[in-house]
Amino acid sequence: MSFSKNLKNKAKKVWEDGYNHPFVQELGKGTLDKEKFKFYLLQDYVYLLEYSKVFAAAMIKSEDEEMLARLSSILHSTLVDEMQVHRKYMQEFGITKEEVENVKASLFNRAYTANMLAVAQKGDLVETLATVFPCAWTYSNYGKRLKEQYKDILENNFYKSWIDMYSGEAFEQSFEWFFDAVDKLVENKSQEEKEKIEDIFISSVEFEYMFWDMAYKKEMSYNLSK
Ligand SMILES: Cc1ncc(CN)c(N)n1
Repeated sequence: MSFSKNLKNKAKKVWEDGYNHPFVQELGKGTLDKEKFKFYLLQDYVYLLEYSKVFAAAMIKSEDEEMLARLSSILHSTLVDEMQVHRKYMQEFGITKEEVENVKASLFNRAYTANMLAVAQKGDLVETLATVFPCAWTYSNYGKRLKEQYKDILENNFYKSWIDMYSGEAFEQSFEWFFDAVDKLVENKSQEEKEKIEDIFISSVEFEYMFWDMAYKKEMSYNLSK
């Protein structure tokens, strides 16, 4: 199995914990509290703005035209295509443009995106790809699994648009070039350097789990009552 394909196995436990998180499962069943989803939606909108900047940072580290074009394309699809789902739900929730522009990132959201941007600032191209790889890959994997697992109730699921988006071919095609790109970029890396790339990837899968948890608890900061 290639280095890039094996990254999912390196993060197996937290990857599956993420799929089995109540937020993800209740989204698949259509039973997720809409206030939890609304909280997620607004935090995710802010997240995507920061996430897209990591691709810009990766472009600066790129040497060939094909990589530049692919990074430019996923940056564009993140801000335009992927955000269409967010805009559609915001309209349905009656969330105004002003409300969206005044959304504050939660403490955890800021920690997640700050980590990715720090990796992008300090790391090389493959480390930068490794920090955003799980964001796309987990969503595509979870979307496809939810679509299959809950196919009998998908039609009437309020969250159908979300599932359709992330289970779709277009979303998968937006990042599937990562596999070959990462495998090529690690060809001359030492075992120690490869383990660092694996750790960066695993950290983002862990951050993804925490994002579901933050949204499910609608946590803007640490829990004052603790
Ligand atoms: C938190 C998060 N992670 C990943 C994705 C998929 N780009 C997203 N929309 N939001």
